Amino acid sequence: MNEMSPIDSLKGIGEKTRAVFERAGISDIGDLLHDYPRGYESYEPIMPLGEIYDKNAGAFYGEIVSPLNLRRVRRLTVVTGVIRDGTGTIQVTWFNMPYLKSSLVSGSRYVFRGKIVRKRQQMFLEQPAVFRMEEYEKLRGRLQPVYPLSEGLTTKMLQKAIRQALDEAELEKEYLPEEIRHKYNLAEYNYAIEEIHFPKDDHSMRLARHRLVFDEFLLFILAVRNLKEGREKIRPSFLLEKKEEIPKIIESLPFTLTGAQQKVWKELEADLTSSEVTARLIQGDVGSGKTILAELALFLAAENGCQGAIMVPTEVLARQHYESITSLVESLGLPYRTELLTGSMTGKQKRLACERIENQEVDIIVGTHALIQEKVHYKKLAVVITDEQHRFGVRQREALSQKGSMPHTIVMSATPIPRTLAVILYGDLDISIVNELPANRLPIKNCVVDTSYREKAYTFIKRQVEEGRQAYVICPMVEESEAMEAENVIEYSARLRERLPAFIQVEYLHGKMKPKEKNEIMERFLKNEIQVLVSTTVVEVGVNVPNATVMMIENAERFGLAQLHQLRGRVGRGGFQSYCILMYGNDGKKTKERLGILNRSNDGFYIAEEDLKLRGPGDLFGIRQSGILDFKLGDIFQDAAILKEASDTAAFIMEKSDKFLSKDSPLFKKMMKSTHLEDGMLNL
Ligand SMILES: Nc1ncnc2c1ncn2[C@@H]1O[C@H](COP(=O)(O)OP(=O)(O)OP(=O)(O)O)[C@@H](O)[C@H]1O
Repeated sequence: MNEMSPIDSLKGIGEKTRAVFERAGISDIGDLLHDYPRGYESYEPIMPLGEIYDKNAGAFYGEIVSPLNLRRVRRLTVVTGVIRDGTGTIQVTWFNMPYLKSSLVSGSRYVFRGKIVRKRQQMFLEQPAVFRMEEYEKLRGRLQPVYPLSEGLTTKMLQKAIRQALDEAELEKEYLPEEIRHKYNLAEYNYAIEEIHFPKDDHSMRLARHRLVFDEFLLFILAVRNLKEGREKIRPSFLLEKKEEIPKIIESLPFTLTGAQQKVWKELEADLTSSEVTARLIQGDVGSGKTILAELALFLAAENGCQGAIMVPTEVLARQHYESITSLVESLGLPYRTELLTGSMTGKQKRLACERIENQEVDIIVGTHALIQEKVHYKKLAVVITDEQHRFGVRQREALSQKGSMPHTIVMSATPIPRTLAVILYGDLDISIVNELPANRLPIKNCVVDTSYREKAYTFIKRQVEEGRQAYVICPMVEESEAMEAENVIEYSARLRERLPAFIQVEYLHGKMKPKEKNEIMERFLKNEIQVLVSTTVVEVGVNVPNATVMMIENAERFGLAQLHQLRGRVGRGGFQSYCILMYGNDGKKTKERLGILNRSNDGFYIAEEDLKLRGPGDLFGIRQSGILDFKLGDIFQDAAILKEASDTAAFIMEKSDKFLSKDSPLFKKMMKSTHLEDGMLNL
């Protein structure tokens, strides 16, 4: 077994579990080992139950007094029981873990570890973890990894699988040259992988993290520099010419391009019509109008008799872009033929779409991952645009690039990175920044409030709807362990429907719905057949419904600031005054301070920087940070010092590339393969 072996080479992973892992993006051992913990816990000594009452949390060794009860409450299963030790007795509740009823034996003793909740004068132990004594003893004294939750995949399952993989799989060999490891005091690769998952102590965890963050940055920078060098010598497969039609299209758009849009289009047009392959990153804050730039690039390809494709991360976005392009093409009377290709289309629809693409009966293709399935054979694919780069893996982007042999590539990103950091990351890679919002925009009005404001918020939403507007309400995802706390999307929308007058159509959207259902809901929302959309964060990226003016976010404290900024970016996209209501469920000082940043500013760059200041460098509230650019561990702000080291190292390596980057060197191979970088722009 090695890092390339499929995940089911591990014992105990059958077809069903494999599917669960795959849904979380883990299909081989390498993916598994690079699925780093989001933080660590240390297990405290066992205490008498009596003491835990005072501390509100902890671990004790208790006996299950009588057989456990199992019942259903709406969509939840609830197991309850009573546990005691010599010092006290307590009621216990588990949600959605029905199997405990048969696996825990009444009269036996276990270690229970959890929090005490007080409800109606009574104390409960809610959702405690259960261990056998020997098991708990083993866990004590070491940091225990906690993994990001994804549906059906628990920390325990991941720990077990990773332990087995570390014990049995042959890990990758060290690929960093010795002299570089020494210069920056970097731990060895194998050590780092072991210690990031199961650290001996805090110190070794930090060493491991340093090494892995360094690798993420170095491989990324090397890949970008290497490709940038390579690409200057490459001619595009299809030479595009400037076309008179394009300025005419710009003239007849329903709006005037902002100065920033005009500037970026000039840069893009010059790129696309040059004799070198374009590799350009277009950055712009939420709602700055990047889409029209992508559309113009696609039109230019079409005018030149070539194909252009845009690939986006979700079905909803694919449809939205497709409709935006098609209606623009129709309203301007342009001759371009457009095609949609997504996973949820029927086999027949897909086959027909592929045939049209292959026969060059279409010019502009919009789609999801379906665009890179083997069955698609492009004809004269000259321009490839990927939207929201961070949602795509390197492999996927490479695959799309290869389809058109050497198309121009444009990547669009709404992730705000200050210029100085962008230069370190991308070197002199071409970056365009759309740093201006359309003139018709009014700044979003924000408020940060507690839940006592909820009724007022509903009344406010009602008034907005009466004025013809629409609203989003975001509830956090229901997580297994927090079933009672989290607002459930379905129940929430049922309650909201009762609360609001009947003429207001309330619907919901969540990640578990089928793409077709999601599309339907989004389309109805776009047509204003739905006025209030209750949703999880699936609406986060790129959704564009300019008539929506209210974004109400429940449990705002649970989201990262960057994510909240993205969510808020769903409103304020048209000429109407828009509002963002950030409602928090716990009113810690930190919460208010964090949300206050959003309250003060609508500027993504400012928010990213303030967020960092507030967190402070040593603040490991998770070892995986804000997820900017989706480096798995690295955070370009927090780890700016490592980023600098990696950047210097990359320059050193490039200078001596004959020595370090020959085609058969381990570092070169690793760089080419560094698919664990969710963000890579490797196809640029
Ligand atoms: N110059 C402009 N003047 C007025 N409206 C514009 C202009 N450019 C774009 N728009 C409109 O602004 C809205 C947002 O644009 P777009 O969807 O391109 O944003 P974006 O940059 O992709 O943002 P996000 O990253 O949030 O998806 C759209 O409805 C678009 O039609």
